[in-house]
Parts: sequence; C-alpha cells; structure tokens
Amino acid sequence: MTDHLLTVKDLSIAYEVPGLDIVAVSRASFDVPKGSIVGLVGESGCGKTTMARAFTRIISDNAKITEGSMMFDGQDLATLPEKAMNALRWRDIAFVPQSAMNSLDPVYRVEYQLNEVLRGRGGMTRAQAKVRAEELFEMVGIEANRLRDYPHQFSGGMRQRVAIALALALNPKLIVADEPVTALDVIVQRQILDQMRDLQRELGISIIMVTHDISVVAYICDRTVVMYAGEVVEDCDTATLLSEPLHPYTMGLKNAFPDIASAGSGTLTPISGAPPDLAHPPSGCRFAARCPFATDHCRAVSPVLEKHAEGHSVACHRAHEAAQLREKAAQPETWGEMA
Ligand SMILES: Nc1ncnc2c1ncn2[C@@H]1O[C@H](COP(=O)(O)OP(=O)(O)OP(=O)(O)O)[C@@H](O)[C@H]1O
Repeated sequence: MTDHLLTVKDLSIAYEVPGLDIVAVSRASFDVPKGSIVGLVGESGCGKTTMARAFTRIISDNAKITEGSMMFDGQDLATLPEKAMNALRWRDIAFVPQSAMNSLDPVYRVEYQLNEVLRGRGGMTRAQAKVRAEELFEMVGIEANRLRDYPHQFSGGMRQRVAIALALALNPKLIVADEPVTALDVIVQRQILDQMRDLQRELGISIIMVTHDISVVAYICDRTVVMYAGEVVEDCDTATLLSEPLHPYTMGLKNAFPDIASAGSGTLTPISGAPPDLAHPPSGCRFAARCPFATDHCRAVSPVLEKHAEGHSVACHRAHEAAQLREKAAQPETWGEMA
C-alpha cells in the first residue's frame, strides 16, 4: 500500500455571503502519496484555490470548512487548533502563490524576506540564515549576490524561483503551489517546472500543483485530481488519465490545451460555456449542461466518485462506456455541436 502524506476525505468548504452559502468545495476526496507531485486541475472557479489554501488554512474569514478531514502526517488539518496549524506553516507545509509579487513584499530586499522565515520561523542565527539563504538561491539557480536585490529587480520567472526558494527554506514535507507558472511564457514555464521536478526528486518532498492547464499536469504531475464545480470528478495517475480519461470533462480539457512539451501544435477545441454558479449548482451531474454525452439520467442524478480501477476513480454515469466516448470526444464537431 502506498504511503500517503495527505489524505483528503469528504472535504467541504463554504463561503458565507449575506443570504447564502457558496459551497466552493463539495465532499472532495483524494490522496497525496509521499514524494509525489499531485495536480489539482480544473477551470477557473472550480474551487482549486479554495482547497489549496485550506491545506495551510489561510482561507478568507468568511470561508468555513463545513465537513470532512485532511489528514497530514497523523494530524487533521481541518480541526487542528490555530497554534498547532501555525507551527506547521513553512516548516511542514509551504505555499507558493500564483504571482510571487503576492508573497514578496516590494519594499524589502529578498534577503530580508528569507531571513523572516529562516530566523523568525526557523530560529536560525544570522550566520546560519546567511548560509542557508545562499544555499537556497543556488538550489533555484540564482546567483547569491542577488540576495540583496529587491523583488522588482527580478524578472517574473526569477521572482517565482525566489518564491520557490522561500517555500523550501525550512525543508517542508509538502509544497502547495497555486498556478506557479501561469503568468509566465511557455519557455520559462518549462524551466521552472523542470526545476521543481528536480528539487522534488532530490529532496523527496511532495507537491500539490494547482493549475487550470492540463498541459502543466501532463508535464510534471505523477497523479492528477480533476475538479469541476467544486467536486472531484476524476483522480488517477497522470499517464493513465491522459491516455484513458474516463470523465468527459477530462476528455474536453485534453482537447482544450496545447502540449507544453511540443510548444503547441494541433487544433484546440474549447469546451463551450462556463462552470455553473456555485451559489446555485444544478441538480444531477454538474457538468451535464456542457457534456456532449449527457442523458436525462445525468441531468437528474448526481454521480458519486467511485473506484473504476485500482488507483482510478471517476464520477460519471457513463464511465463504463468511456472507450467509445473517447473516440467521439476526440472529434472537434462533438464539442462544436454543444455551442
Ligand atoms: N472570499 C470569497 N467569498 C465568496 N465566494 C468566494 C470567495 N473566494 C472564492 N469564492 C467563490 O468560490 C468559488 C471557487 O473559487 P476558487 O477561487 O477556489 O476557484 P478556482 O478554481 O481556484 O478558480 P481561480 O483559478 O479563478 O482562482 C467561486 O465560485 C468563487 O466565486
């Protein structure tokens, strides 16, 4: 049996806004095996960021974990008292935000910001912190003499490397990276993903990679969890997910993104429409309105996430017909007819 660093079970997170609850994450379940990169993929508004932030419990004041658990190294992150949770941040779980400008304060030199973590959180002496800061910069491929620069003196890609160095500062077991390469061009994306992969292998850490781009998960993730409208709809090792997707949404995402490795050739077919408003989710399968294969049963009854094969779960009533559906999904007109 695989050793899991994180086990998410039936996790629900709701935002309380006047007059209603927006359930951004609905009964999500998946595992993060030790020493692996797990992708959380889905379109904007599917609840990925909400879930990723829940792992460090840096969520908005109006967000509440309403049910479920997140077992991390024997502790439930959903119910851990704030003091214990705070002790885990940076040391055990570190967060890399979408834009490093959000984690780096423009008025301080990056060395100062690394020191905050190394000395403030890690209890290092000034001399230890200096050695570690230089080591971290070397790990992410930046010259140590740039430690005294301000964030604006770095390019976007370099700033993301600084954010990765910051996340690695205290040797965490898990890094949660929220769209860490989205704002960058494809070549820089690839360089940063390569580096994250190298560091992950070298250090034996686990990474949760949040992305809307299935080509990013194809490039770097060992396993992939596909989210749609707050729900996990498919969970599998990435190679199988891409070669034999079971959920029509995964099939659609595959058609909609260029391949990061080949720098984009072939036709792209978007999934028309948008995910439903989570304040008023539809009954039945939440993807049905955009799914070319939806039946009346799909529109009426919500499918549950079920094991289809060892290590491969899916929430789709038609998963047993996936081989035929894949053939149809590969034809652009299948999706065009939905428009
Ligand atoms: N502070 C908030 N108050 C109320 N609703 C929120 C808040 N933050 C997010 N939401 C809602 O929760 C849902 C999920 O948002 P979330 O940001 O987690 O999705 P996402 O998949 O990460 O999308 P993105 O990539 O755009 O961040 C959306 O419907 C969003 O409008």
